[in-house]
Amino acid sequence: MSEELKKGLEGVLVAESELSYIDGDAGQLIYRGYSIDDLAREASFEEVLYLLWHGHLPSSEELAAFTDEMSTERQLDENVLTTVRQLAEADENPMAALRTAVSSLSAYDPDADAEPTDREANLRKGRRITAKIPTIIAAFTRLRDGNDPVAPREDLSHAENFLYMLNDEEPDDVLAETFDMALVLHADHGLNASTFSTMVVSSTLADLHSAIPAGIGALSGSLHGGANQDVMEALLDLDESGKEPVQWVKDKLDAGERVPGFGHRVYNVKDPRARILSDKSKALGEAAGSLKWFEYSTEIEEWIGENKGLAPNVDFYSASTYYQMGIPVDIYTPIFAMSRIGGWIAHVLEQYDDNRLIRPRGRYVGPDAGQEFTPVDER
Ligand SMILES: CC(=O)SCCNC(=O)CCNC(=O)[C@H](O)C(C)(C)COP(=O)(O)OP(=O)(O)OC[C@H]1O[C@@H](n2cnc3c(N)ncnc32)[C@H](O)[C@@H]1OP(=O)(O)O
Ligand SMILES: O=C([O-])CC(=O)C(=O)O
Repeated sequence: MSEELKKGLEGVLVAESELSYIDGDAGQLIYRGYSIDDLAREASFEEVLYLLWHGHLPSSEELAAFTDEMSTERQLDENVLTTVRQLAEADENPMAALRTAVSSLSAYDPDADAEPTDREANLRKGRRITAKIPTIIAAFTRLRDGNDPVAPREDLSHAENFLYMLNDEEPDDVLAETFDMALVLHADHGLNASTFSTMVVSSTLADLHSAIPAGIGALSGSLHGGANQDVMEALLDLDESGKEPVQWVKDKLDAGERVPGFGHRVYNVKDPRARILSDKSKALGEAAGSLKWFEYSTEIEEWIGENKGLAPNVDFYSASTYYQMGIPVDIYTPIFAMSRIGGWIAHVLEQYDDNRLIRPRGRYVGPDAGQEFTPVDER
């Protein structure tokens, strides 16, 4: 047994997966052999979900059937909506609200009592959870802002329907396509911390409804998905400060802080998703007649790259993209979950198919054995 300590499990190989491959030096990401650039440009989020869960790109018939199955599952049970309403009234954090509401879905899922490893039941459960997450996020956001929830529509795509429920208005083509592409880009990314969390839970043979809230919890942290919200808050802080972007970054680093949206455990170069999203951020700025957010971002990117050797990750440019789409800043991470649910489910399915309990070990560095026990009233 190796005694080498791998803090953060860095570089440790723990599973085989057919889902996504990352070349951290070349800045390349593929899902089941397809490059993220091609998928972002050509495929819808529904096609990518099908690819991840079923192993191949769907034919038109397969896609139509899959899209129908998903879109009919968008409604929430009245009790789940009541839970969402209560969480909004309590001013719950959006990721915590999503975690709680998703956990409650099992109570109303007809397959809740199926064997945890039943693949067909898991595909049905997965479709239901994936279809309902946008409804939960949109209803929560509207309710806490004092608006009534907007019921989902079955005739819109996953991306269109979310923006429609959020704004009570059908999105134009640019917004719908940009959002769909953002969902495609975030759908899977190897054994990132939230995906690994879902794998650990499912490796105990706990069910899908137990694994997914673990993924949401892990994604919420500022070192992982929570960074997209932090990035936008940082850009807003820079704007308010009136400082030049470079000065603002220097001050932040001098204060011992990290710059959200930079650095990555796997990429040593610019994250390919950030490359695609930076183009989108620029295009939205041009359409709106102001490149302010894009220019702040590129100036920071250039300086940090040259002076710290750090490159932007996916969260850096999704932030200004979502901001220019008018999406509230504190639901950027729930939106990440809306997409990553695709990868979580796919990895849980792989885990069940070839399961071994995930259980590493820690090196004990506490007091030696043989400590003398003293009864509580003598201490
Ligand atoms: C979807 C995603 O999850 S993408 C990641 C989103 N998270 C963020 O953007 C948060 C900011 N980034 C970070 O904190 C890190 O880069 C992580 C957590 C993503 C990766 O961390 P690790 O692989 O553990 O790298 P580690 O934390 O050891 O950093 C290596 C060095 O780079 C520095 N560094 C890494 N990221 C940053 C950053 N964003 N700002 C400033 N310095 C940084 C560290 O201080 C460290 O320097 P040191 O060796 O002099 O101490
Ligand atoms: O892979 C990681 O560690 C983080 C990441 O970029 C993701 O989950 O998309």
